[in-house]
Amino acid sequence: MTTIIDGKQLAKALNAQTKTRVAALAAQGKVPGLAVIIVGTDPASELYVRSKHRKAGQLGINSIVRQLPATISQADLLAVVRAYNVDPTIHGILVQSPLPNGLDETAVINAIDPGKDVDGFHPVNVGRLFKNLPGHYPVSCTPRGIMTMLESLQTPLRGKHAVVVGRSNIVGRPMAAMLLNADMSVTITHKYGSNLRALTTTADVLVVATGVTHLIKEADVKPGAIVIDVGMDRDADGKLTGDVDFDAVFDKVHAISPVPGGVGPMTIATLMRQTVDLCEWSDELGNE
Ligand SMILES: Nc1nc2c(c(=O)[nH]1)N[C@@H](CN(C=O)c1ccc(C(=O)N[C@@H](CCC(=O)O)C(=O)O)cc1)CN2
Repeated sequence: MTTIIDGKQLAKALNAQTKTRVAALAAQGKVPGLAVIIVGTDPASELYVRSKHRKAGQLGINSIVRQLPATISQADLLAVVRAYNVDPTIHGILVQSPLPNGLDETAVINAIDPGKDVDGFHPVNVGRLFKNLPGHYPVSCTPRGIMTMLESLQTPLRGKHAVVVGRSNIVGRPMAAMLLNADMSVTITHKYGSNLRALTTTADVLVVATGVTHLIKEADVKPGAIVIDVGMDRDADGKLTGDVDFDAVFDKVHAISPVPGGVGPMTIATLMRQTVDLCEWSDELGNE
């Protein structure tokens, strides 16, 4: 029987743990602080930022949303980031992606103090992940959430083959590093890969993050595979759907994450977890 990897339920459990940790910090007089910077008025970004702010409030995290006009200059945006870098009440800083055209997202991410880089996008933290360094550092929330989803299945990953379809800095690349660090053999490809099927049908774990609606069909998956759908696409009726044709592959696979209700809620729960991680590590990271 196929298991649906219920991101909403897993996120609920993770958020409950995070809330307990926030209470323990409160007993020491510490409140985790999260600064969310959003530039412009992209409706999807506004929705995600609202969800982050609401969830932080529910868990006892002090969240500040700083919405800036799309016309802001690069220098002014960098100044906002730098002010949060030296604010002792803020443990995690994130800049909602994508930024409006004309702003240099790489430079903005590089300006975040790596010890407050709650999204794990700073090259110092990306480098630590790719080198599989020990110690405390943040990593990208979507793939970290996916690792939690995979752990929930209690299926050994070591030695198995993972295929990641997608090479973004937010999902594909860090996902491949995390699966490699979990002792899997990893193939990374993308929507332009020729003969994708020849790769995807060898995947014990298939992670798809391309933005191409229903790219993955029944013939693209290995029987018994674990399939994680990171797509956030709209079908012809405007309904939210994924990169995987869920109904078509369902009977063939061991486990699959749905869209909505899969990776999305886990991304936000992992962000909350990581904000609390950064608060707990703040003495060690030199942020207090
Ligand atoms: N700075 C960042 N920017 C972006 C990130 C990120 O991790 N950091 N990821 C995505 C957007 N994102 C969070 O920011 C995100 C996307 C989707 C969801 C989610 O819960 N989706 C729901 C459906 C929501 C809907 O109805 O539209 C689901 O899958 O069930 C959460 C977070 C890009 N930018």
